[in-house]
Amino acid sequence: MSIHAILTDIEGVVGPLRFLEETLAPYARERLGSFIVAHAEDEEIEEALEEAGRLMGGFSLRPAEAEALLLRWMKQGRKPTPLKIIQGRIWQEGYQAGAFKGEIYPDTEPSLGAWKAAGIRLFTFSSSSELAQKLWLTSADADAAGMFEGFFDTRVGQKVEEEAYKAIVQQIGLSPAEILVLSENEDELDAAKAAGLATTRIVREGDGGGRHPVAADFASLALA
Ligand SMILES: CSCCC(=O)C(=O)COP(=O)(O)O
Ligand SMILES: [Mg+2]
Repeated sequence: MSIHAILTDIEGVVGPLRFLEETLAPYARERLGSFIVAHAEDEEIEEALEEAGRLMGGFSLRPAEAEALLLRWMKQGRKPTPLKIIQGRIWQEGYQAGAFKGEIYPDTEPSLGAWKAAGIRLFTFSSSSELAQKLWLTSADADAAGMFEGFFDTRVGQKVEEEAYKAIVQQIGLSPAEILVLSENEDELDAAKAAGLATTRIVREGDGGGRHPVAADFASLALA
């Protein structure tokens, strides 16, 4: 069956892993505490903190407890939605202040453009919030965000869960095998494959091999 949509990961695939590790994550880590205090009356942040408390068994979190919890989740590499919502809002302030600009690989925008011109529908699926995704993609030198029809995040589920891909398939409205998932992470691709989607591992850094077809970058990806 031929591919009619691409669902791509962002960090490690569209742009470099080091942008999160070296720039975004430290920026959020240093500001979590003050951001929570300053945005206590902000509805979205209030809801995210309530959700964080629910995930911990129904606690109402004081600001210092919320900061400690979110820092712990970051350290553990966990990506619950409330953390990703709050990180996205902190990064928005950083982008707006000109503290950094999103970085995308040079082949990203031309490849997205070629796929789009060939009639392939383009979507993202990232652990980061929809806002964080758009900020990364639009603040780069190229406007890659404008290429995408939709942005999926952890509100549909975690990227290592088969159910998340089933929910995305429903929303896109194609059959699973017509959707190609691109990620650098084999566990994410395993979940996508279990839901019936086509997969390719993008190995921009590190070695190839593994359980899925591999491409070195977008430019060398051959679509059936
Ligand atoms: C796109 S904003 C920063 C990335 C991020 O927060 C993250 O959790 C990694 O996301 P991925 O695109 O690899 O799911
Ligand atoms: Mg990734």
